[in-house]
Amino acid sequence: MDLKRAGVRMQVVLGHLSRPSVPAIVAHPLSGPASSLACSSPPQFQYTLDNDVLSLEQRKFYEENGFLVIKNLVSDDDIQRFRNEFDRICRKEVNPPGIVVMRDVAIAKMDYAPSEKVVMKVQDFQEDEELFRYCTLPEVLKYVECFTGPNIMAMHTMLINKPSDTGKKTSRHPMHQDLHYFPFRPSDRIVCAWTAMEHIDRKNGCLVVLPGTHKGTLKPHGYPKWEGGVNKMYHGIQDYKPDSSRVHLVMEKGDTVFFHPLLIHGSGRNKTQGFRKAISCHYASSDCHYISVDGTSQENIQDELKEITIRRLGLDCNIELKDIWRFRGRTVKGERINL
Ligand SMILES: CCCCCCCCCC(=O)SCCNC(=O)CCNC(=O)[C@H](O)C(C)(C)COP(=O)(O)OP(=O)(O)OC[C@H]1O[C@@H](n2cnc3c(N)ncnc32)[C@H](O)[C@@H]1OP(=O)(O)O
Ligand SMILES: Nc1ncnc2c1ncn2[C@@H]1O[C@H](COP(=O)(O)OP(=O)(O)OP(=O)(O)O)[C@@H](O)[C@H]1O
Ligand SMILES: O=C(O)CCC(=O)C(=O)O
Ligand SMILES: [Fe+2]
Ligand SMILES: [Mg+2]
Repeated sequence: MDLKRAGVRMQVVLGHLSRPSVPAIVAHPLSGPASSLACSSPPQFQYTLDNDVLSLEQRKFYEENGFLVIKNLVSDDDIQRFRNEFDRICRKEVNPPGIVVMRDVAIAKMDYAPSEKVVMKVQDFQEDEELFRYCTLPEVLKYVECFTGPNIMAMHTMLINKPSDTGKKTSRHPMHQDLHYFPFRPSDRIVCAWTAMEHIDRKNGCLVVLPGTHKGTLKPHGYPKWEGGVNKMYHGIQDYKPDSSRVHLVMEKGDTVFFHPLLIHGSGRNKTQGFRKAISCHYASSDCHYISVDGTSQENIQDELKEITIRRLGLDCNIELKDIWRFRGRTVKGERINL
């Protein structure tokens, strides 16, 4: 393992419980030019905002790598509540408006009784009070604010229940950048929070990241050419090189990773017999603005999204993309401005 990767591994284990306290003399120069240490030029931060939540070390880590793992952030009690609610949704005991329940493509056309064993993920749970609690947890928002600032919107929600791979490798999630899905900017004011709902490692398909790739640009995405099939809307980076230096994020229940929407990431097969669960939310500053993706590499996914939305809502007219996002976005802190 080279030094850079070893550094990443070390940082990954730094949690909020073990966070070293930041000496005041280090913290102050970050908050503005009028510092007493103005002669030594203050560090330039682009991806994080001035805050008293992240240690200098954590802040630098996110700036360099595009992600930050906070150990043990979400309680076992809360995770149990999310599990229970997920189970109720899968068994169709509740059906919150707007929710999308998705099966793995390998079993999409089979006729199974509703249960958590046939659902690979639910998304858009903004109207499910119990699951949406995740997006409003103060311990999560405290960190989110370091990236988005004080006006925070929950733009997209998911609970992923990665099934045991059937042998077709469809349980993989190809390497991608989440920004491919988002018609709003600036990207630096968007962040994903992703919480492990159990121990997750390479055996059950952990997140895999390419550190530092958030400093690059949005790459063209499309369906990977996988023999066993690919799940709907699971686009991957087209020129992904399997030899790039990847980091597998081994996480414990409650650990939460915050990552930048340009960070290249994916997840591997689930080689265990169980399901691998994680809950996530993409947040954005409500100061962000919508952009047109016409003529860009994002046009393909947005056309798919429009098509599915029109079919689901049974519309017979066209629909504006930003209205789809306006409709599912929810303010979780501060005020709603542009989004
Ligand atoms: C949206 C933006 C997200 C941004 C988030 C940031 C990063 C996100 C990265 C991702 O997670 S990418 C994946 C985002 N995924 C989605 O948005 C999920 C979209 N899924 C759906 O909308 C529905 O699950 C789907 C339309 C695929 C199926 O809906 P239903 O279960 O209501 O439909 P139905 O059972 O009637 O099936 C409709 C068709 O879809 C097919 N199908 C079902 N599940 C599938 C699957 N998993 N993959 C491929 N096709 C699938 C099914 O076989 C059938 O095909 P046919 O028309 O040929 O009969
Ligand atoms: N040949 C490939 N082409 C494109 N993406 C790949 C390829 N191999 C792996 N990936 C992607 O890399 C990420 C992690 O895969 P990883 O290698 O950890 O899992 P796996 O191949 O399913 O299992 P393992 O390598 O542990 O046996 C996933 O996003 C996966 O889709
Ligand atoms: O949980 C996973 O497997 C990865 C999910 C992911 O990257 C996504 O949905 O954007
Ligand atoms: Fe993703
Ligand atoms: Mg592999």
